[in-house]
Amino acid sequence: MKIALIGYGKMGKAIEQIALGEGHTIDFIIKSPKDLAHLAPNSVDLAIEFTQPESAFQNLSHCLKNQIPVISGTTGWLDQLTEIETFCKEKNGTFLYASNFSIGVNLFFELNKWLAEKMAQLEFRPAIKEIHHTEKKDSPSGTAITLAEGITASHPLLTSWVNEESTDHKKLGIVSERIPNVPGTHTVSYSSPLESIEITHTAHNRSVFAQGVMKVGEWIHSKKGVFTMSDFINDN
Ligand SMILES: NC(=O)C1=CN([C@@H]2O[C@H](COP(=O)(O)OP(=O)(O)OC[C@H]3O[C@@H](n4cnc5c(N)ncnc54)[C@H](O)[C@@H]3O)[C@@H](O)[C@H]2O)C=CC1
Ligand SMILES: O=C(O)C1=N[C@H](C(=O)O)C[C@H](O)C1
Repeated sequence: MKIALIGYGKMGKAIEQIALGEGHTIDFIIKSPKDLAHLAPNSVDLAIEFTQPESAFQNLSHCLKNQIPVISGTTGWLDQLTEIETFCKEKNGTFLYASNFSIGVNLFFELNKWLAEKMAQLEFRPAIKEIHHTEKKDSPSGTAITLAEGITASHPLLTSWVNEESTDHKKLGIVSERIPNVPGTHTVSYSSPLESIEITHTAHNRSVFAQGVMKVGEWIHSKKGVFTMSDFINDN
């Protein structure tokens, strides 16, 4: 595939390494909004967007306007996701957003929803903790938000989440910790006075996200529509 990388930070570089190793070419590296003009129709087979919350919407709109299939892993811009998905459908384009491209985390999402349903009627209190590197701009992590949505959807009392420890029985607490060089650790726990359960996913290296991105990229680039990681996993 001919690939455009939008964003050339930690993830852009990790994806470049995996993509080149798999025989793809990196035809454009977009480092700022002024470089976007290079991405004209048919310039690449796929654009991969990992930037920052303030930039994702403009980058993705540009790709969709120019009929370039695009996948995004940028977190912290979910308030504009529906608008991008609608725009993709209007343009008959190709788009996938995932808060986390690790296949292990996406299985964790399934397990999380299953466990939340089982726990719904029991006297356990759920909580989420995420740990990331100190350069991370958003908090809580996109992955923690996906986990929280998976729990609140089936819990009879919890209606929303807060980014702190919660003593309010209607609010799910997400605690965020920042420690140098941690690629991403997420824990969902359920506690009662007599027992507790914890499920943790630990990313040992950013390559786990980059490998997921390339698998999804190969699968999606010749399809049309708005897709999710569940679509990818169910089709593979
Ligand atoms: N979905 C997933 O699996 C993963 C998502 N992420 C998310 O990806 C995003 C990027 O993460 P990192 O690469 O670690 O961050 P980073 O800070 O190392 O890199 C971001 C890069 O984007 C560049 N950038 C900012 N605005 C831009 C624009 N308008 N056009 C082009 N480049 C622009 C910055 O200069 C920087 O080089 C974050 O939102 C992070 O949360 C990170 C890892 C995995
Ligand atoms: O910023 C990161 O590094 C990560 N961001 C994603 C998130 O916000 O969940 C995915 C992963 O945890 C790494």
